[in-house]
Amino acid sequence: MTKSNRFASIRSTKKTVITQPAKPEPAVGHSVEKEAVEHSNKLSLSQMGWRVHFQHQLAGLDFSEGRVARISAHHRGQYDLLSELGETSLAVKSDLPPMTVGDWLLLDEQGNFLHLFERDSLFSRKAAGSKLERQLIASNLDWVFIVSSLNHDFNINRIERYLALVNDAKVTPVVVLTKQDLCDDISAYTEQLRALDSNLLIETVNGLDGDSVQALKSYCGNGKTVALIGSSGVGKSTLVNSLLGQVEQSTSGVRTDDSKGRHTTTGRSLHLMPTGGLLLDTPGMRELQLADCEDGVNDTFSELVSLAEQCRFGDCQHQQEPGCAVQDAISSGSMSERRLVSYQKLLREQALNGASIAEKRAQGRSQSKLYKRIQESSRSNKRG
Ligand SMILES: Nc1nc2c(ncn2[C@@H]2O[C@H](COP(=O)(O)OP(=O)(O)OP(=O)(O)O)[C@@H](O)[C@H]2O)c(=O)[nH]1
Ligand SMILES: [Zn+2]
Repeated sequence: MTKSNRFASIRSTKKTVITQPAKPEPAVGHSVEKEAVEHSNKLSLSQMGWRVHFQHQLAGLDFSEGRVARISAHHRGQYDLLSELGETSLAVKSDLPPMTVGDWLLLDEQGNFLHLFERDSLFSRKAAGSKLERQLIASNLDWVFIVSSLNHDFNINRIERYLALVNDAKVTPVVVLTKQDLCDDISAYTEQLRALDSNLLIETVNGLDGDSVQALKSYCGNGKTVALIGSSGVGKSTLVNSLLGQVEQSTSGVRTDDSKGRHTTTGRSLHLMPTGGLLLDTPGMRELQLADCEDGVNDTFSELVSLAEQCRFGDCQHQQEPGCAVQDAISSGSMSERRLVSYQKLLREQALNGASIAEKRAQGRSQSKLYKRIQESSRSNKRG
């Protein structure tokens, strides 16, 4: 294949037609489901979220042929992939780099792995159990909806924590306030958010009302990848259902709905919304904890960080030190004390969570030394 026609399939401008019903279909019979699988599983690259960032990387790659694919689910032994040719899969093997839902890959003509594209955003967390490495959660997102409800559950400190996480992953956060139908004074909440950052994107919705959720439409357009985070009971599942429509428009065309009225799919994590965007919903995203994300905390408190640069002492703790620009701002009322307390708490918390990986290693080492000492002393006891 010559250089000029390499990646011909990738550069093809031919639009693959996707049969996406304007209105969600009612109950899904077997034959309808089969038809949907045959027709709706081919998306164009832009519908899958491909963008210039990846196209630039592609131009610099030294492979003579190949096609790109995006990971739509990660099972124990296999990745599910979306490509212009439809759905495929790739077996998880030890010689593959660590990969996650949202990643873009280059495959050869036989579907073998060739290359992992550099991500433009990534969520990861400390791996659970005894594993010491980081677990990848999701990548290449356009927006993350930080979901919070407009009632007593609203907690500005918790929202700051989520902002730190999202900023650390290099994704643009949108605070989505649910249960607007139950709230008489929405501005009391939005003002608190505006005080954090006057440019913060804030939307209010009634998650139960599909029309109200249209307020989020502009974030969910063609090829935009969106995920949700937020604590329990704030209305994430309700919002997911409203965003996907009454009957889920899954990328595979496989539609299932469990008895609780929640949309479940056969382990798939990327779901096509009627608006053309992709909703990335995994348990991992929902369980995210603040860990090891100093950059994200600093981004979230950028006004405080720039003030701190003006403190007289480089290691100022912003307590009673003379010449502390942060304390000056608090005294003059231009910054709240709550903000400083929250900043220091989040920095400590993320450091603690991040350090526990190193601590676990140290614990492991000292434990094996202890066992060794016990073995040696029992041997010498036997001998002696
Ligand atoms: N009135 C009103 N109720 C809502 C709204 N959004 C969600 N609810 C209700 O709030 C409750 C919790 O909503 P869920 O969608 O299950 O919340 P969740 O965030 O997914 O909760 P977890 O599954 O525990 O993480 C349910 O009873 C919903 O019907 C809303 O905008 N308005
Ligand atoms: Zn200071």
